[in-house]
Amino acid sequence: MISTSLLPLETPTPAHICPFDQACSYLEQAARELKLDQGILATLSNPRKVVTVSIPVKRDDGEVQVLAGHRVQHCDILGPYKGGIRYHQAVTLREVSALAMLMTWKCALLGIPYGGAKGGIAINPKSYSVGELERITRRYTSELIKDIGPAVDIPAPDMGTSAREMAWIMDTYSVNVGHAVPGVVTGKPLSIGGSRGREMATGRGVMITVREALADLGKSLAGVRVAIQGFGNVGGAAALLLHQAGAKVIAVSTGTGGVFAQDGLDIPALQAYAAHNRRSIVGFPQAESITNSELLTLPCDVLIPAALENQITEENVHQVQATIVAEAANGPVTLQANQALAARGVTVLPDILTNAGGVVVSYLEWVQGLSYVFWDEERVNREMEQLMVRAYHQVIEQSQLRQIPLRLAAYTLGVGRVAQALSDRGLYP
Ligand SMILES: NC(=O)C1=CN([C@@H]2O[C@H](COP(=O)(O)OP(=O)(O)OC[C@H]3O[C@@H](n4cnc5c(N)ncnc54)[C@H](OP(=O)(O)O)[C@@H]3O)[C@@H](O)[C@H]2O)C=CC1
Ligand SMILES: O=C(O)CCC(=O)C(=O)O
Repeated sequence: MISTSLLPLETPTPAHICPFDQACSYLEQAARELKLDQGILATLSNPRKVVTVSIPVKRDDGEVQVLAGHRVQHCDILGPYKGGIRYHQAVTLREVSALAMLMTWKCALLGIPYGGAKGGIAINPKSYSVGELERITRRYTSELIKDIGPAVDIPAPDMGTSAREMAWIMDTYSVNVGHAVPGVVTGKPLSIGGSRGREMATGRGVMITVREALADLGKSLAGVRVAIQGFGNVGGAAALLLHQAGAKVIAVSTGTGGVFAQDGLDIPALQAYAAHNRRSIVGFPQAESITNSELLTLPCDVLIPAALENQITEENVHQVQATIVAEAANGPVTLQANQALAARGVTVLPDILTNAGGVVVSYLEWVQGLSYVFWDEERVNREMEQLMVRAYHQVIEQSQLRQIPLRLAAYTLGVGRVAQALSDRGLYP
């Protein structure tokens, strides 16, 4: 664990599952591998800017609540800060800081000209009306008005947010500065300059990464048995695309439980069912009910955690039966679990590679916006696929060259590029 961290330990989270401490540990490993200067390591171990704002919100019943909203800007050496905004009850400053750091390495790994940031508000969005969520989002944006902008920091959706929240941010920002600024966010609706393909992009990137990893093992997606934790933007899109590519998605879960079918679930039917049941999949016909923890230990070829951090831990890692774990979520496998999987020869496709399809299409949205030329979905998907496949092969090459696991390989590429830029900009010898 890094001793130079300036972040407060706001909650008594044990170091082995604190997302920020884990992110720092991976950074340290990469720094050792790259023989990085101690000053560069200390610089990259801390976010450049941490903003916490109070968000007073009048609820529909008249009660006033004050929420804490965070935006953590980790590094802007390669370009504007970039990263999603999360609405989830478990959000903490250290979690947001970890996610911001991951964004820096992810963008560098994918070769897109961004730094890393993340935002979050600790609310369960399901407990708030649409009107309340709009008031929260607009106030959060107003409080951050000087910290965001198309050349400064560009938010996007993450857990609990979507194109709807991005439109509210874009509108609030635009009204504050006096003219329309679509480039202040990505992942926005098509009507205000969003990109085709963004909604499915993260799930598509997951499907592409899994497909490439299987190809390296001499297999294809056809008939492969997949279990997916999380059925939201990422898990839902990955499930559909894998199903369409011929994989058998045998199990899926959400926060309220999961479903399992030995011969594979009918994913379009499951999506229609969830849409009619306030996103719950429990009770889906022709499937057995399973718990979230049962899903993680099912016999399958590919396990895709696509929800929260710290889902595969020291406690359950020995029961994981998949031969590939594809991290669609950010940080779903703890440090210790990661080591245990590696020792058993399980391929872990790291988050900063596997879920990068979202930020890649965010970048393509930004490029389209800057050039005022909008592409069809086929072109967006093609350009995204090229960047994903390139990054995948760079990670494999780096892993073989240095004889290191895929996560460390991905980190050495991402961290190494940022460190090189720091040095080229004259900050370090
Ligand atoms: N959106 C994006 O473009 C990107 C997202 N990611 C990462 O992907 C992950 C998922 O994000 P996203 O799909 O956008 O989020 P969503 O809010 O769209 O969906 C989250 C899903 O996870 C489920 N879930 C929540 N808690 C649990 C739990 N304890 N066990 C099992 N399932 C649970 C939710 O179920 P319920 O509806 O019941 O709450 C829902 O199905 C996050 O780690 C995020 O950081 C990474 C890159 C880009
Ligand atoms: O699309 C983006 O800009 C960021 C997506 C994100 O938050 C992530 O990749 O974790």
